[in-house]
Amino acid sequence: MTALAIRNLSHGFGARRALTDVNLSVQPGSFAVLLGPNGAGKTTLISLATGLYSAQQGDIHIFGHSIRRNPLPALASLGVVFQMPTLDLDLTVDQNMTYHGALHGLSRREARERAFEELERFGVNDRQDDKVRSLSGGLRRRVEIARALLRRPKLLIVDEATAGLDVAGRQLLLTHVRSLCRRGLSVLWATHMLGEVEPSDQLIILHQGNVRWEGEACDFAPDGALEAAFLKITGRSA
Ligand SMILES: Nc1ncnc2c1ncn2[C@@H]1O[C@H](COP(=O)(O)OP(=O)(O)OP(=O)(O)O)[C@@H](O)[C@H]1O
Repeated sequence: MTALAIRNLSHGFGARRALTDVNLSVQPGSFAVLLGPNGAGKTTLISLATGLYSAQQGDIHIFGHSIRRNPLPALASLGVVFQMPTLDLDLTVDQNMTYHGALHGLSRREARERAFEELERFGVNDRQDDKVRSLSGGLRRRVEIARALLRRPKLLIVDEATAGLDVAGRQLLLTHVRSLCRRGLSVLWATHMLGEVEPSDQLIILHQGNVRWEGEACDFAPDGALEAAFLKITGRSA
């Protein structure tokens, strides 16, 4: 079953069209990059897919459940990391994790066990008792993704999680999340950074609220010249 299916999605803010007749799919276990320049509509699409807004037209299905008609089972399969960091800087990593777990109905013990497991996977379990404020930007983002995985989602949506990170921090985060796909997680990774795309990724190019291209990244730029191919489609650099 398709992890994320978006059909005929349109949305605007007043007279401004943010998305027009968008169709796309994310297959189970795939790492899908939603690539688009600033203002392409990535955050609007993610806001609709996570139920923050209701789409003016079209529908979104997560593992077969419509966000519009069946929001609870649809959202139960979903983990999300928003563009703006949402960790509480004055709480420790552990407190952030267990608080989030409690919000999602996990017992304290269950939340702590899962938190340890996820933080270990992301190489930050030695910082569990530190306040988030003392962590680097890269570590905070890893904690945020680990927190989104606490409720064991089947689909993870990440909106520009690497903003502000250096090259090494970006690569580390991407490597971690790609390794989760190999364990079966489906990921929609929104970015405007061409350097985050790998040839085996599923690539969705969004520009001015339209999907301009969807397929395997290696087919988009068979000669490896991703930037030139992207410029041709969008008329601007990402
Ligand atoms: N709350 C809002 N009110 C009015 N216009 C909005 C609102 N949110 C987004 N827009 C407009 O919708 C369009 C798409 O914006 P969106 O934030 O979804 O793009 P984006 O691809 O996420 O951009 P970025 O990479 O800069 O985050 C833009 O023209 C933006 O100005």
